Amino acid sequence: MTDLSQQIADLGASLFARRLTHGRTGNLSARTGGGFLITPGGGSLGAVGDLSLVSLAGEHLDGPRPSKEAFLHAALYRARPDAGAVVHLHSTHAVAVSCHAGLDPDDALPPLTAYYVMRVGRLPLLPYHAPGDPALGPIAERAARTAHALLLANHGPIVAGAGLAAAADAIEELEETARLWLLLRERPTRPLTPDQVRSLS
Ligand SMILES: O=C(O)[C@@H](O)C(=O)COP(=O)(O)O
Ligand SMILES: [Zn+2]
Repeated sequence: MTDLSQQIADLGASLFARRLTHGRTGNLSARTGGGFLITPGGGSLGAVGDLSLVSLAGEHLDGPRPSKEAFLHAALYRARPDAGAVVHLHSTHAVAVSCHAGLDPDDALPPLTAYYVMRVGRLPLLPYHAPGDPALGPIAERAARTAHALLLANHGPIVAGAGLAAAADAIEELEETARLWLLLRERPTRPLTPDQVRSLS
């Protein structure tokens, strides 16, 4: 295994062990040369073996059959030339938020804490598409030009980062903030003000 493959396998094992995704859900990728290495379709992030190589155009170049979401990862890499990794999970609280009625599609969660603003920022909600539906590709690519974290309606989060650690940090912060938001649903809540948010960027 190369260093990068080992890092993807280690991150998958860590996320799975902490139940940030379950069963055979979720997929991870990291940019390499003109494309990216991605977890294969139908596997568990708890036991990542050989990886698939996919081009930025979304073509399968080498290795096992890639994740059905490889086209989405490709869309995020194209939209964000600074992105070195992409993580998609079915983390419970973020998925719960993604099923809520009445979310703001431009920014699904309020800025509850400074850490959330710094790690996640704006969170566009993308309309529901079945997993693997390539029609979501152009929508995700457009949204990812101005936000590195996206919430797929009735599905879950997908986040790009400078590298695997940054993408994992951001998606974990998103999961914890989703949990806080659900905990606070019935209570009067005071998110950060626009000035407080601005002072963090
Ligand atoms: O929700 C789904 O089916 C996919 O988005 C997913 O999480 C796992 O699919 P593969 O990466 O193709 O295993
Ligand atoms: Zn999924």
